[in-house]
Amino acid sequence: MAERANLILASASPRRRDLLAQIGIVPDHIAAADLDESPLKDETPAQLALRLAVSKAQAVAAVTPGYVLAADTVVCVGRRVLDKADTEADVAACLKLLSGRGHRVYTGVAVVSPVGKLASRLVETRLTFKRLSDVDIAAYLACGEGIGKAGGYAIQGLAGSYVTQLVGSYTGVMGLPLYETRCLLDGAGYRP
Ligand SMILES: Cc1cn([C@H]2C[C@H](O)[C@@H](COP(=O)(O)OP(=O)(O)OP(=O)(O)O)O2)c(=O)[nH]c1=O
Repeated sequence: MAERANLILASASPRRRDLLAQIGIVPDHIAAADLDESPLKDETPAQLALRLAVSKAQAVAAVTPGYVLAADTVVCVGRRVLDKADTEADVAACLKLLSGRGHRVYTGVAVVSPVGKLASRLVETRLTFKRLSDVDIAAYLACGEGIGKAGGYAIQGLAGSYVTQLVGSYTGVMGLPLYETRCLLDGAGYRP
C-alpha cells in the first residue's frame, strides 16, 4: 500500500492546531514560516490575508514534502489593518477603536498538495462589538488575552462577551475556518 503523505501545519499558532484537532486532524509536523507580514502598497486587508496564507504555505512546501496547510488572519476597521497587539497599550488602542462599532476579520487559508498544487480560500467575517467602558477595557487588559492576537482580542475568551453580532465564520475569527479548511484538504486529496 502507498504510504500516506504527511500533513504539515505551517503555523506557530497553538489555536490553529487545536482547531484542527477539533475535527480529528492531527498534523504530522509543525513548521512555521517566518515572513514579513507587512501589507504591500495599495493592498486591501482581504488581499493581505490571502497572500500571506499562500506565501506561508508555499514557503514551507518548498522545503518540506507533504500536504502543507497555512492560514493568516487580518483584523480591520474599514481599510485600516489592526496589527497584532504586542503591548497593553496596543490592546487598549485596538479595543477603543473596536468599541461600539463593526469590524471585519479576514482569514486566508492555503493548501499545497504533495505534487505542488495550490488551493486557497478567503473567509470574511463581519462582527460588531458592544460599546466598551473603561472598566471593560481595564478588565480586558488585566486578563492578558489580547497580547499576540490580531486586532488585540481573542474571541475564544472574555472578548466573546463583547460580540453583539457575527456574520461569517467563528472559527475563521479564531484563525482557521474549519468548513473551508476541510474543503481544501478534501479537495487536495488529503485523507486523515
Ligand atoms: C481576532 C482573533 C485573532 N486570534 C489570533 C489567531 C492568530 O494566531 C493570530 C493572528 O495572527 P496570524 O499572523 O494569522 O498567525 P500567527 O502569527 O499567530 O501564527 P502563524 O503566522 O505562524 O500561522 O491572532 C485569535 O486567537 N482569536 C481572535 O479572535
